[in-house]
Amino acid sequence: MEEVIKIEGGHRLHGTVRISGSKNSTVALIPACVLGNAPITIYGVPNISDVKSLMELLRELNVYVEQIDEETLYIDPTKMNNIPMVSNAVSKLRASYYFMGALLGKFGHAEIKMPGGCYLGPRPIDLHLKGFEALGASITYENGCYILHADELIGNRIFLDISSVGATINIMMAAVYAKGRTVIENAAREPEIIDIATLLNKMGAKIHGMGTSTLVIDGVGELKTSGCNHEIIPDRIEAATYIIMAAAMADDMIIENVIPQHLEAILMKLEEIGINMKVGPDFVEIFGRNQELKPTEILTKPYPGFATDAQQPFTALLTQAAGQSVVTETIYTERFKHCYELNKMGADIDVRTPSGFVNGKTKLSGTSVVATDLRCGAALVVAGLMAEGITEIHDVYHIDRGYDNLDNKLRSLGAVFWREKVE
Ligand SMILES: CC(=O)N[C@H]1[C@@H](OP(=O)(O)OP(=O)(O)OC[C@H]2O[C@@H](n3ccc(=O)[nH]c3=O)[C@H](O)[C@@H]2O)O[C@H](CO)[C@@H](O)[C@@H]1O
Ligand SMILES: C=C(OP(=O)(O)O)C(=O)O
Repeated sequence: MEEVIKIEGGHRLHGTVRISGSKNSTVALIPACVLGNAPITIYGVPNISDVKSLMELLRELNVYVEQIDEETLYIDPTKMNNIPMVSNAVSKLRASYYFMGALLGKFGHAEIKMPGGCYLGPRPIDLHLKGFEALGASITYENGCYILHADELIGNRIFLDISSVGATINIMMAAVYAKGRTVIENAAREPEIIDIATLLNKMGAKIHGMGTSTLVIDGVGELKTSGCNHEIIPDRIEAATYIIMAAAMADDMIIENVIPQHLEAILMKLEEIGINMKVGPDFVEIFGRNQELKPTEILTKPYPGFATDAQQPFTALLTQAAGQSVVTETIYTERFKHCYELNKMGADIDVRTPSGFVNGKTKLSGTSVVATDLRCGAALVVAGLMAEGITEIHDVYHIDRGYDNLDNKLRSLGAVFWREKVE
């Protein structure tokens, strides 16, 4: 039996939705907690399967982890063991690779198998490995497992060929204890990186320049032995998804607990296609539209550009714009599987990698579709809300990796949304 999501489309949305803590921050903050030797309390933890997988991994390392309440995790690494990380949980998510940087930094040794995460085309980790090598680590790959070792890590100047989020965070974690100064040039500038560096600094690390493309880490001999607390930033991709849903189906809807500055590229695109909105200090209110949506061009870029993770749900909305929109992927040139699923629902999207040509406006009809990856799932939920009839979404475990409490949030907004077991 498989659990599927079912959506009866055509119901208008209204009300207020509260955005949860950022998935991409949380999944790096949790591994970051093991770098020190003091307990850490993290607030605003989203209830998503990636967090469950990371809790499983922490327990395998004998790190004490307790869920204090729905959104709060207490993590105490004082009794942790550095054992090879080869369990199934490693391949359930992308972010398990952050244990490479954390364990190498703390113990000078890490053994871990290849991470999982959404397949969006090839996702190499060569830049992470080159960064570790530049700090003095030796790396071998045996029986599907990376073995990283360093008797001593020494700070170095590292230039990232691509401003990779994962490589920036991983190298930053490994460099926390490295002797001397590490400088990461062409570092990624995503808000989640600032969030991780902020926690690491509370723990006693010396990191400067976060949010810029030059990240400086001055190695410290030890981190603080007193614990600390950290509140995770709101999830800008979850926020973008609900804002897009509102643009698609709401006459008036408030998306709260957001940092609007993190959403600028997306909000400006929505305004450009004809969505009316009010942006407050920590909320976005969408008033729908009083005219046909206009087509547009989207080019995904590293932050502060248009986020690739928001591209897929935005593409679903563009099926309703009158005319041809062009969506070009510069991060993951193969991130277009959602287009084939949307076409099953009646969309007309011609994929010619690295672009999707979205010919609108098309009527969408509910049918059986597959969430081939997390944000494909988000795109199908957006489409399902707009479609006539019932949409049945398969492989929903992808969606559950990244959307906290999706069912209740959507139902409280007026969506007709449920799960069912099917053969
Ligand atoms: C857990 C997490 O935070 N995931 C996010 C993170 O993924 P992730 O950190 O994996 O993405 P990266 O920023 O590293 O990837 C950016 C690009 O660099 C390439 N690359 C990356 C590393 C490397 O060693 N070699 C290499 O070639 C990738 O294939 C991709 O084309 O950023 C992506 C881009 O914003 C988002 O889609 C993901 O949601
Ligand atoms: C691609 C994503 O996540 P991950 O890197 O965890 O696979 C995503 O959040 O859209």
